[in-house]
Amino acid sequence: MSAKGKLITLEGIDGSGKSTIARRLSSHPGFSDFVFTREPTGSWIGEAVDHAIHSDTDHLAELLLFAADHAEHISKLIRPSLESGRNIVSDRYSASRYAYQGMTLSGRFDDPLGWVRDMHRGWTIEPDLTILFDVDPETAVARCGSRGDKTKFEKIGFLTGVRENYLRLAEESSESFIIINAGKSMDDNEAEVIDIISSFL
Ligand SMILES: Nc1ncnc2c1ncn2[C@@H]1O[C@H](COP(=O)(O)OP(=O)(O)OP(=O)(O)O)[C@@H](O)[C@H]1O
Ligand SMILES: Cc1cn([C@H]2C[C@H](O)[C@@H](COP(=O)(O)O)O2)c(=O)[nH]c1=O
Repeated sequence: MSAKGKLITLEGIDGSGKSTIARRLSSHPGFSDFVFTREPTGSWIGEAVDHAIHSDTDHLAELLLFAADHAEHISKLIRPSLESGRNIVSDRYSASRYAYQGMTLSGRFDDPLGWVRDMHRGWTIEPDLTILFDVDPETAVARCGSRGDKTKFEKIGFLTGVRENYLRLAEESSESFIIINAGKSMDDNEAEVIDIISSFL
């Protein structure tokens, strides 16, 4: 049986620049044998998620849609790719749920981040490495300003809480998280991410 691949996830608030770097890596010759993927996925469940995040869907229902999309992602792409020895870069993964739904569900549970993380236990596949694109929400929202696909999450107050949740996750799982200062230029962010992944592998 071939060696197991590694699962590397890119996380951060909206506008932190993850998708830009994922796109750049996917056309970089050093990453030609990697699988590039994202959450929400392009499956029909991902389309339902997209509907939820552009409407006033109940927050628990929204979490369950995101989690269903994650389960489908794992069974159709993540597990088979890792088992066949492929390395994966995923633009958003489970930590997005812990950080974002850890905010939307505040008031509904005592420790929403912990509750959402617990409901993934026993079936998710943990990333081998998470690169957290850390940037202040003012910069991130300004970057998102001009694009057309805005979600209800792209607000400074909300993203401030999401960022705090991400930093808590990074502190609690410091062995598998690396935080980068994503306030730099795209070229600098790309170079740093390539260095991190190359050293990790
Ligand atoms: N380092 C950067 N400096 C300035 N602008 C940037 C930088 N990185 C990305 N951008 C711009 O910011 C916007 C958001 O970038 P991108 O889509 O990569 O962010 P994201 O973190 O993936 O956001 P989301 O998760 O909401 O999709 C884009 O218009 C992109 O061109
Ligand atoms: C996976 C996931 C995503 N979100 C949020 C984060 C973004 O605001 C949108 C969509 O993501 P994109 O990268 O901008 O396409 O959904 C979330 O709240 N929970 C999640 O699990």
